[in-house]
Amino acid sequence: MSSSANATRVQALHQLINQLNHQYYDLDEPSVPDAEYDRLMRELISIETAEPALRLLDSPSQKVGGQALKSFSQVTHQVPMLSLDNVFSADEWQAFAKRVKDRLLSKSTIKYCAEPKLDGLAVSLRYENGFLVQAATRGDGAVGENITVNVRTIKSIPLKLTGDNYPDILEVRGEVFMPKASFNALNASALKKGEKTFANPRNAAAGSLRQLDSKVAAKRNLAFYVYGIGYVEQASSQTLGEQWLENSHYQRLCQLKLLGLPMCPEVKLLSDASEVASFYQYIMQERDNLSYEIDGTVFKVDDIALQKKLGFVARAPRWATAYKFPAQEETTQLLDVDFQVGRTGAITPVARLNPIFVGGVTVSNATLHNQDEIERLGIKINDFVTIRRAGDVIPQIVSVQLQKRPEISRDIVFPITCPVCDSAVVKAVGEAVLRCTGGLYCGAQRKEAIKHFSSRKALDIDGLGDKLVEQLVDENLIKTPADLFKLTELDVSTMARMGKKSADNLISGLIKARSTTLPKFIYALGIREVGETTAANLANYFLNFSAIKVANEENLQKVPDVGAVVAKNITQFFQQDHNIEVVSELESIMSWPDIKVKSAEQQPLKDKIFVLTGTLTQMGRNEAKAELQALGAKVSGSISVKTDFLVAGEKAGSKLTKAQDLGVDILTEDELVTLLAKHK
Ligand SMILES: NC(=O)c1ccc[n+]([C@@H]2O[C@H](COP(=O)([O-])OP(=O)(O)OC[C@H]3O[C@@H](n4cnc5c(N)ncnc54)[C@H](O)[C@@H]3O)[C@@H](O)[C@H]2O)c1
Ligand SMILES: [Zn+2]
Repeated sequence: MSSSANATRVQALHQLINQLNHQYYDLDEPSVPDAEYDRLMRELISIETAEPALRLLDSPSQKVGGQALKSFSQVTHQVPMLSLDNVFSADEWQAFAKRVKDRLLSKSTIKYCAEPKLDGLAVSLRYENGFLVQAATRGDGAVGENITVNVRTIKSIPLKLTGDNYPDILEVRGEVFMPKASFNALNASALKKGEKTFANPRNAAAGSLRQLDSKVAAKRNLAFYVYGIGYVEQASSQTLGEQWLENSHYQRLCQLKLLGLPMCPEVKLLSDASEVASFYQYIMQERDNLSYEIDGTVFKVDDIALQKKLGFVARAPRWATAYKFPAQEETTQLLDVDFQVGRTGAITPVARLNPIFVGGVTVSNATLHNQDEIERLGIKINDFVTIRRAGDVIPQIVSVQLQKRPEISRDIVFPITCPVCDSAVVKAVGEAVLRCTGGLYCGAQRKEAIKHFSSRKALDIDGLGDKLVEQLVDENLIKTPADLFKLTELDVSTMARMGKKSADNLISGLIKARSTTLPKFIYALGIREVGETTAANLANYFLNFSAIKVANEENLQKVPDVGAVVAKNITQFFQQDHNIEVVSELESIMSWPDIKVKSAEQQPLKDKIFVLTGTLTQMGRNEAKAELQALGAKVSGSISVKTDFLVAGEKAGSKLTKAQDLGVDILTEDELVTLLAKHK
């Protein structure tokens, strides 16, 4: 680049980085991932290094980011609070360690204090005569915000130091952070209330500490680890204050720990720079197990005398560096959205992303879950998004970078028919997901539909287990439940791993399954939310299958147990052309007797009102209800003077007392079983 091009770029970078700093430090709402910010900062530094004349005094590379918000009173730090330089690779670490040695003209080994890089925000705590008198944020390094009231609510920060061996004035520095569990709980509750969520624990901690209402801060469960000393003073002389301190950074932290200031348990003293790599690896491996978020490690020259020799540059000490982990968040573009149909017919939007290396792998897809999630994110095709992949967790789209929205962005349109089988797609009341209604035919739902069809409570096909269903579908021998009955001995015997005996078994099982009952057949179709009881109720009400197929929602709702949702599921199922095809094939192959209208003597409990209470142990409540209804009884939910019988199972409560008060006849479960058996 020519010098003038460099100058233009530097100007653009200043503007961009300042804008990002404002969003990150002042608003606690970053708009791009850290990795992107870090790249911009590195680009700026590399131009400034190549052409020092372009390194202006007000360059973001020369400043500590952030500024004190006017809503808090300001604190001028007695000793500035600096940032840290950072390295991202073993080579960069080696270069840092070499610079330190060269500067110190040292031939011997150099001890390093190794610490996790806590992902929170820096605070300075001032103790006078052992009492916490002031707490401040870093701000721009020189002036921070007075957040004493909020810091006092953090349980792990002592309001009074332990013991009496401390200087008159002690200013310590450390990180306030939000443990992962608190962060997850906070975001979950915000999501539930439809409030804004925090991008990460760092922003959540910063946002909580800068609450104007300390009651809110108190609820946020923040924590603190101390990582350094800012200033000490003894009334008589300043040197005495310094004398109190050990000459090792690590020992100083231990000193502070004795005073009751929490120290991160992972901090370790390394005897030489060569131990850095294994500490870094160890912490990276432990990262997911730690209760708090970290984004790397920090290495500090341990000897305070050496630290003093090395000194500072504009925004960071020369004696320490952060050695950061590879990014878990990155920016990429949403190229398109595909719709996948799950095995139960749920339709999931899947983001097709411009492939991006994040969290150690290349990611090109991410689930968008459902329509609600798409609305929450406000995402459009061609948008730039922040994608996160942490640990083994599947990649997530965290947010849309609205300021980068291209003109060609377009809305995500959900399909109105299933992308696999073309059947209608519906969204049930109270559900976030869309579903395909072609249950019997849909290629995506095929295996589940056939497994259900042949399961024990449905047609109970001997010799046909789940594994075999999968094999039959995989080998393309069947596509729908009706195809099962077209299997020949030859088809089956040519299948891999299929012995003659199993083949015979299956064929005879299929022959047997052709005759069934109406309730079992209805249940076997696998209509959403039509379980065994509902299937039996439908059969008893409509008496034959043809009537059920054409029933409208209104009539369906007359059936016990069938509400609006189930009625809709049933009509939608029977409206799909593909389902109709499969069903009529099944009707031509299979047979079952119609249910006979029961004559008066077959309905011996006609118009008797039953109430069931307590736990029944010999049959389910729904089963008891269906059997009673088959005999003409009505089953009600509450006791009244009109109730004829109360069936009291185990642990029957208030209904039993009420029935006794009203003089209602009471049956035990055994008596009910006997009654039902008598009329079968
Ligand atoms: N996404 C964005 O838009 C955006 C904007 C600004 C900054 N950032 C992020 O913030 C970084 C710069 O922020 P910064 O100046 O606060 O520096 P930093 O977070 O990279 O490092 C300095 C800070 O580390 C913290 N720290 C954690 N553990 C520590 C330990 N053991 N010892 C000492 N300090 C420890 C302290 O708070 C200290 O102030 C960037 O690299 C970027 O990742 C992102
Ligand atoms: Zn489908």
